[in-house]
Amino acid sequence: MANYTPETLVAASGLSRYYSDHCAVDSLDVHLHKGEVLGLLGPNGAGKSTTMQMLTGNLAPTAGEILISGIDLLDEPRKAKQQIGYLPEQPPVYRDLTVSEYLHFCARLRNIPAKACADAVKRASTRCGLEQVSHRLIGNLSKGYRQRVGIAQAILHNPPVVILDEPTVGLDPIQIREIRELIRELGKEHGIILSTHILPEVQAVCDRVQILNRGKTVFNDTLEGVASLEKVFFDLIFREAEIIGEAA
Ligand SMILES: Nc1ncnc2c1ncn2[C@@H]1O[C@H](COP(=O)(O)OP(=O)(O)OP(=O)(O)O)[C@@H](O)[C@H]1O
Repeated sequence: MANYTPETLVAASGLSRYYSDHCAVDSLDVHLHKGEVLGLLGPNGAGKSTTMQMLTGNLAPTAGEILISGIDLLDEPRKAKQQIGYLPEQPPVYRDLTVSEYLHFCARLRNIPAKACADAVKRASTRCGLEQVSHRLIGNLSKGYRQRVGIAQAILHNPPVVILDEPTVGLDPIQIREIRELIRELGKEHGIILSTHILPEVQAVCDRVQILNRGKTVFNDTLEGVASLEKVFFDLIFREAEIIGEAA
């Protein structure tokens, strides 16, 4: 497979997804390497969420192959999913549990042995800055802290791959800065894919950006040497819109 090395954490090739006859994702390749934060960027409807759901094993691709740490996600979904931590766009948190209760619950769902749960919860809580709120009800936390809880549940089992769908949506500027710092910190130990449509977010936290439009990759490169991601983005998206307009 192209670009595959022992350092490759995610190797998805030829990924497609149709919703009846609408092609949401079209023959997409996605690669993630150790120590890398990859931003999946694109306008609304570009296919980011569909791609994330396929990469996390929550949505079956119509076609394509996905290897997570070399394990085929479609052939061995349980084993491959152990390699992934996922924060969906709506964090799957229970408002009536305390942070500690919820993370213990998630640790058991992740099949972390009972004896190891307390350590796993403590480690994830510390990494996400949740020690001070561990006995508070999730429903009483700020949205920024709820997002931290969502990220903590994603890294409880210390997966090599962490996938974050729109991790800063709805946060205030201070919370946004804090969550971005947390993502950068996590990026040192895990490979991270985050989807967003916020250009400064990509420049703030990502090593590489893959821009999608209409389900296809239109740009895939490191951010080194990209003077203005905004210019790259708008040139690509508008040029394609013009081409489609001319053809119509
Ligand atoms: N369950 C579904 N049924 C039918 N069409 C869908 C479904 N989910 C997504 N789509 C369509 O597939 C395309 C890609 O959607 P997707 O949500 O993956 O894009 P996105 O880049 O995540 O957009 P956004 O930034 O708005 O979340 C869109 O045209 C969308 O309308």
